[in-house]
Amino acid sequence: MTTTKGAFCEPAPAKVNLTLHVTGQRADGYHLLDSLVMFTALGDVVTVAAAERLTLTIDGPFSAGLTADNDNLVMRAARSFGVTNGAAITLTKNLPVASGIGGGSADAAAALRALSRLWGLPIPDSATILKLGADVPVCMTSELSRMHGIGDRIDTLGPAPMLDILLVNPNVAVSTAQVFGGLASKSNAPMAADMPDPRDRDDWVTWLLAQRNDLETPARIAAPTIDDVLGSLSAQVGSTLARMSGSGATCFALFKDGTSRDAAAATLRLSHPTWWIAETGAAPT
Ligand SMILES: C[C@@](CO)(OP(=O)(O)O)[C@H](O)COP(=O)(O)OP(=O)(O)OC[C@H]1O[C@@H](n2ccc(N)nc2=O)[C@H](O)[C@@H]1O
Ligand SMILES: Nc1ncnc2c1ncn2[C@@H]1O[C@H](COP(=O)(O)OP(=O)(O)O)[C@@H](O)[C@H]1O
Repeated sequence: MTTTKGAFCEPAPAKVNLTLHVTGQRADGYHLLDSLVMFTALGDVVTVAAAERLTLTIDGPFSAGLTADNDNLVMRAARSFGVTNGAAITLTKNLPVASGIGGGSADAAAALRALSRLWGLPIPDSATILKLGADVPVCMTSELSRMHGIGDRIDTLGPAPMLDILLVNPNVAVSTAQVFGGLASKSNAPMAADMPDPRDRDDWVTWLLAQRNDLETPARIAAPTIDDVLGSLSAQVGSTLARMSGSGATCFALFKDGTSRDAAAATLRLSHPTWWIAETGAAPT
């Protein structure tokens, strides 16, 4: 959070599901998850300033994909305080929309944090936060977290390790509900219980390789270009793990160092000029 003359500026870091195991389904249709989540230095930014009326302005490279109406998750987050206070909110949209890296959820979480400061009100309770979206609870923290339930049970694991990450989205939006609906099995094994110390990068990546994202198969059926993204990321020199995040279509790769990550980004920008490609690392905590 930074403060400038009464305005509060909150980062809304992108979420990466390093693993995503779907372990069951509730009677209401929501799926039970076991997911290791980290946040990146790359993200949207939410700025709030005192104003008479509640307004939202959206700028940034992905602003065209959104409308600044009452359905925007930032406005829904503002209304969830249950008051009629005013605020001039600006959302700088750097993340592709509906892309499995939780941009909307991160925006909602950042708006809650910023407006709580501006209005001097407590953050709404956990049930209210969950109603904004299953990913919003985890986005209230920027720490490495193990997420259970439908996204409502969060175990924080401390700062994420320093990783060299490449995010790639083929500019295809996939529907989260459709991808969950395409799962062949709703009841899959959870993550291995014991995780090596994430600061021991090599052991940890070896452990991650033995885990899964169960949504990858239905997402690849919905958007076959994900195969190309994963294949391209795996083929890069220095790539140690390539996987899809969330319900896609954004995929990530972990690299052995920043030099190989940056070289891979340059190669992919030449071979796939329409893809969104972003070099990043863990969010500061
Ligand atoms: C899949 C995940 C993994 O982190 O990420 P994304 O792909 O969205 O980034 C999340 O669970 C998504 O969270 P979020 O995008 O907030 O979901 P919501 O708006 O609450 O739900 C959208 C739809 O996804 C399905 N859904 C979502 C969460 C869950 N645990 N089970 C589900 O079945 C439901 O069909 C729901 O109608
Ligand atoms: N501020 C916002 N940013 C992104 N998406 C938003 C926002 N407000 C509402 N949405 C809607 O939320 C849905 C999920 O978006 P997003 O969080 O970007 O993707 P995902 O859940 O795949 O990570 C999209 O259909 C989008 O139209």
